[in-house]
Amino acid sequence: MAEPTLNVRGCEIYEGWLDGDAQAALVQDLRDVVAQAPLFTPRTPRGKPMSVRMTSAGKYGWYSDRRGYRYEGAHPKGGPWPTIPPAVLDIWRALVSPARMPDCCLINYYTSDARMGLHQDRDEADFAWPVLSVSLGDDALFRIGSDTKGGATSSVWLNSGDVVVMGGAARLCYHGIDRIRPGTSALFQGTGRINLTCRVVD
Ligand SMILES: O=C(O)CCC(=O)C(=O)O
Ligand SMILES: [Fe+2]
Repeated sequence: MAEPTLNVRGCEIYEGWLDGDAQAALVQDLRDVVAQAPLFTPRTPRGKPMSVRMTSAGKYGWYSDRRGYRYEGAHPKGGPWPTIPPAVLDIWRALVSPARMPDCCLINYYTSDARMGLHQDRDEADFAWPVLSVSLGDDALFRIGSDTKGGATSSVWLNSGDVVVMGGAARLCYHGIDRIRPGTSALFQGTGRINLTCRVVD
C-alpha cells in the first residue's frame, strides 16, 4: 500500500498522486460526466445557494435543498447519474480498498470566489469507509479540525493532483475550503478548481 506524504490531523494526503497526464485525462472524463449530468447550484437547508456548483457520478448523487442534505438516485433534472470514471475507481482501489467500490463520486466545481464552510461528511450509512478526495486545477486552502465543532484546526494547501483520504478517526473530522488561489494551475483554460469526493453511501 502507498504511504501518504503528509498527515494533517489524521487526514492522509498523497501529494502529487496524479501526474499531469493523468490529471488531464481525468478532466476529459469529467467533461463527459458533466455533459450527461450538468452542474447545478445546490441550496443549503436554510435556502442559501452554495458557492460551489456540483454534480455526481455513481449509483447516488449528493444533493441539498430546503429538505436537507441527502443522496438521490437521480439528477435533479431527471435520469440516472453517469457511471464513475474508471480512472477514479483506480485511485480508490489503490488508496482505499479493492473490496468495495464507492457509490457516489461527488464533483464540486469552484470558481475563483467559491468556498466551502467547515462541515462533516455524515450523510453515509457506514463511517468505516473513508472518504477519498481528489483535487484538480487551482490550489485550495483546506482546513481540517477534529470531530468536534469549534475545536482547533490546521490548514494545508491542496494542489492539482493531490489526493486526500479521510478515514479512521479522521472520517468525521470537520473540514472545508477557505479559498482557492485563482490562476495557480494551467490544467483548465482560465481559473477554477474541481474536487472529487468518493463515498460508500449505503
Ligand atoms: O473541495 C474539497 O476539497 C472538499 C469538498 C468536501 O468537503 C465535500 O464535498 O464534502
Ligand atoms: Fe466534505
